[in-house]
Amino acid sequence: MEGHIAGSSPGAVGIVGAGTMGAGIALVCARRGRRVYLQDIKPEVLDAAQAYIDSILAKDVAKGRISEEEKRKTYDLVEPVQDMAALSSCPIVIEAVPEKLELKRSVFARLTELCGSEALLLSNTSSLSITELAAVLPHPERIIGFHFFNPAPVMPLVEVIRGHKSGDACVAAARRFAEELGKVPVLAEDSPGFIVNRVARPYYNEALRIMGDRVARPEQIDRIMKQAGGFKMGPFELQDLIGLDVNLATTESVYTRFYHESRFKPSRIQQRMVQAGSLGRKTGEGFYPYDQ
Ligand SMILES: NC(=O)c1ccc[n+]([C@@H]2O[C@H](COP(=O)([O-])OP(=O)(O)OC[C@H]3O[C@@H](n4cnc5c(N)ncnc54)[C@H](O)[C@@H]3O)[C@@H](O)[C@H]2O)c1
Repeated sequence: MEGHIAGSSPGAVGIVGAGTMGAGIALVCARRGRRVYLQDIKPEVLDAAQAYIDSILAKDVAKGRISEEEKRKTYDLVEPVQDMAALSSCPIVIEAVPEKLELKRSVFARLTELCGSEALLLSNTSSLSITELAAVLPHPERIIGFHFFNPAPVMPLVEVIRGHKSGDACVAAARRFAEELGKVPVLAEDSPGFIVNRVARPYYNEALRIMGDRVARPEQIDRIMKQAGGFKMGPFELQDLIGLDVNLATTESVYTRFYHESRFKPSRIQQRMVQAGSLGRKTGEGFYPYDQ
């Protein structure tokens, strides 16, 4: 293990899923000089991820933080790929596909076949159990939760989650990798929603109930939370940023894993909006309209 971990041998990083989180994580890794293989099954998502990375780096140039040359070098470090086989040589792979246990398990099953037996396999899951994810796979000791926050290039925290069979050396390697990326790792035990998403559930759910009870409108609630509560973003702006589908999947997962405790019960308003395809910024409409 030690011979392959970040710091001793800065190999390429593989990322599975190039959506909101995968694209941001790819940029984080490239900014630290890592070669990145960014994989997705949808070519249009890979195009959008490259456009996103280009736009953020262009802002860095405009603000005088990096030169055009540095921008090009960083941009070129991220190689979009559709075939997961391209990740086979990576000593570290980060999975960022949708929040569905069976989907993530199938990704990890394929990764365990493809990658070397010492590769560190990290999951960006927001709420699923690392223990359950790793249980049916060979080498469960190298599967670790590695939870970035949105937007990944900006938010400093990474929750490092230890599953029941996670190996100590792998957990330590994951922490070091987070530090190498300039992030602040926080070790969390494997429980539904870990730390931050568990704390955050009532923030979204209660706001949705207040809206449903017609006590206040989303824009009023957001304004109050920012102006009086000191939050950077209100609960509705945040749902639009995260994606209502992603947020609902996390709430459903936490609710299920807490044996349907009513305090975590998902909101029908959110469910209806997801069914209607009003997912927030990524679809041009959520609680607020967006230019696309
Ligand atoms: N959005 C957030 O704010 C946020 C924050 C932290 C963690 N997360 C977690 O990160 C993960 C990804 O979330 P996201 O918001 O980036 O989702 P997303 O829907 O934006 O992106 C997921 C991507 O995975 C791709 N994908 C699906 N199946 C695949 C497969 N078999 N192989 C390769 N790619 C595949 C999809 O095409 C899509 O582009 C989820 O587990 C989510 O809970 C999300």
